[in-house]
Amino acid sequence: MRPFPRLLPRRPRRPAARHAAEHGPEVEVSASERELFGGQLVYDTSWSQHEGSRYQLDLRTMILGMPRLVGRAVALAWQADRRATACVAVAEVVSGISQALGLLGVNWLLATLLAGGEMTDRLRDAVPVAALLGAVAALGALCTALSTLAIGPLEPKVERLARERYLERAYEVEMAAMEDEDFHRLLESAQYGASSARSMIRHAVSVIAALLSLAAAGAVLTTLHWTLLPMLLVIVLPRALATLTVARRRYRSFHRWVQHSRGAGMLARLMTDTDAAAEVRVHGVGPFILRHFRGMSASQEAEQARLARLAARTDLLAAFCAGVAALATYLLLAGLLWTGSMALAAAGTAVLAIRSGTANLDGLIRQINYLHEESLYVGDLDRLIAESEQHRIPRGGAPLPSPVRAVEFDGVSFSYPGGSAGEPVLRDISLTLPADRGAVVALVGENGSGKSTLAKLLCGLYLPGAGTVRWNGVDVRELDRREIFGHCAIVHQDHFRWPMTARVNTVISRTDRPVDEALLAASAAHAGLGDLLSELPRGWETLLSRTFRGGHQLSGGQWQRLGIARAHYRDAPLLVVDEPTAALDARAEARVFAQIRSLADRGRTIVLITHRMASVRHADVVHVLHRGRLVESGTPEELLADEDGHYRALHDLQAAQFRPVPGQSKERLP
Ligand SMILES: Nc1ncnc2c1ncn2[C@@H]1O[C@H](COP(=O)(O)OP(=O)(O)OP(=O)(O)O)[C@@H](O)[C@H]1O
Repeated sequence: MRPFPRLLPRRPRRPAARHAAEHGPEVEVSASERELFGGQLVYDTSWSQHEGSRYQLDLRTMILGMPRLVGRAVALAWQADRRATACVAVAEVVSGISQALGLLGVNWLLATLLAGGEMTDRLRDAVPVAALLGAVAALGALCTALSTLAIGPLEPKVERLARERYLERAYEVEMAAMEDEDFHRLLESAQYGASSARSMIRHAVSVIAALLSLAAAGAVLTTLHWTLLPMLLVIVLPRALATLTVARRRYRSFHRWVQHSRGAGMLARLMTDTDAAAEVRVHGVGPFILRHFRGMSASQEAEQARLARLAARTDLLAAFCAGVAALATYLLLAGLLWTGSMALAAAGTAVLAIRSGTANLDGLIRQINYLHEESLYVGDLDRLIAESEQHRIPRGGAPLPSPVRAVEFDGVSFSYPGGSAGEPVLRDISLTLPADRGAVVALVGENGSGKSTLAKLLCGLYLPGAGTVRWNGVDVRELDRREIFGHCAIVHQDHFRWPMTARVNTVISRTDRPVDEALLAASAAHAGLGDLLSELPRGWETLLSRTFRGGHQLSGGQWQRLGIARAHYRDAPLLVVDEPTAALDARAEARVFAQIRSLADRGRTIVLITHRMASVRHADVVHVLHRGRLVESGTPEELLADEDGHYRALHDLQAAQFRPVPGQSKERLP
């Protein structure tokens, strides 16, 4: 038979439009993004990699993955506190059983009340049943309270243990690992593992409780009539699917819009940024940013409205399906009553069981999804702990020779992990640092020539890629690195500013022994802190951070003095001073160099890294680095004598800056 001719053309399907309605429009780069950022912002943060994955699961993955997720949470809790974990487990199981018993008790009660005979007799018979029901309810409540009581301290304990493991790994790994991009990303993302471990406990307990209540309802329904269990599943399924559909839609939307909404968030933060505050006002940047913020927010509001419309539609459809399934169940119950296969009391209990079994369904699915997301961060923490083993600074090793006479670099080359495609920063360096007679050893050279890197190798922060560093002839790889650290002190130009008191900022370099007040006073005098301490509102006890109330902020130069005091307080035989005076005024600078000299005269070895050639003249020996190579070594006088040398060239360039500019006379100045 010929097909009936089509009179009307087939209505064109609009896959693009339907796709857009379901999945949302493709996120276009908005005019604001193009104008402000040159295109769409793509954040490159490790912490965000699992964000939103809670919406990702489908029904199959969720059901199959649930035992593993719950098991992981239980294992975390077990490691933290076995008693509390056992207590929660028993309390939750007993609470689930009491729910099932409660439903059976209701059945019994209804059966007693609906039985034939005098009402007074029936009421009298019901009293012990009601009492039993009350006891079961009390047991359930008691178990819930017990579970709450045990979870309270268990959650923070799990978090603390996970965080401690994280922090230990963070400070026990090699500096090179901290520089390694992949490892550092893992370190960043694993930091959320501890709070996620805590959240997993909470979510797992909710999942277990909801599952037990579903199981209790299922078990009771099965005892009432076997057909009721599949009916419960038929009621549950549409709501479960709807919740997952809405969640997955959010997941897709989140991944499309996350960059856009972060961009808007960044604009909002810029408006309140202290550093930007002056320009926001004087240059009138406020209205400009606000306009773009409004534009970027409007498109997100439209996206939220679209998601809400779809969620309402899906929920309505699910409610309709669940309603039809419930109606079918009630018809089935009516049929069972009609045929006498079920007593009226059992039917009443079935209605109650269905209601209690489905009550926590949305919550159950949400909690499983949260468990899934949190488990990804805990997985990062597990991975970090495993990987950090390979990067751990080795424990033990040969003790540091005493006294240390010399540290020798022999053909040392070094590249930073991942830095400039592995280009060596130091190449074939051979030099010897005297360490037993007090000396100032200066390292000079242009920016990036490798001076600071060499100093870090000296302190054992990095190991050479090729060649060896030897302490009294013993390879640094064989030595106990913690002893090498203990032998060194470092003053950086940008030493760390601890958001603590001035006292802690000084004594923090030697926390392995009680505070030595005499040494603290000597360190303050050495760094010229006297005036500063008398100006600080609470002297040594002044909190040095503006983040906290009563905190005080120091100037760059004042911080630098504090850094010098800190290094002095460490009281180590080898002192590395890396651009110690960059933020100091001329008087303070001269003082610091005189102090450095006096320390050397008293037997310390000072490795001085500086661009101030005038200060280098205090050194006993100078090593000149150029593009990672050691190009000259000698006393300042010897090096100055070489007219074609690097040292001489650097020296002359700086000296020229102090000569009067030709043609510029003092008379021209006002
Ligand atoms: N953590 C790092 N990761 C990758 N490369 C680095 C790192 N630190 C320094 N570098 C690179 O190593 C080279 C030497 O740097 P280093 O800081 O040792 O030089 P420097 O002589 O002390 O410089 P400056 O006088 O500017 O302080 C530079 O090219 C620098 O970019």
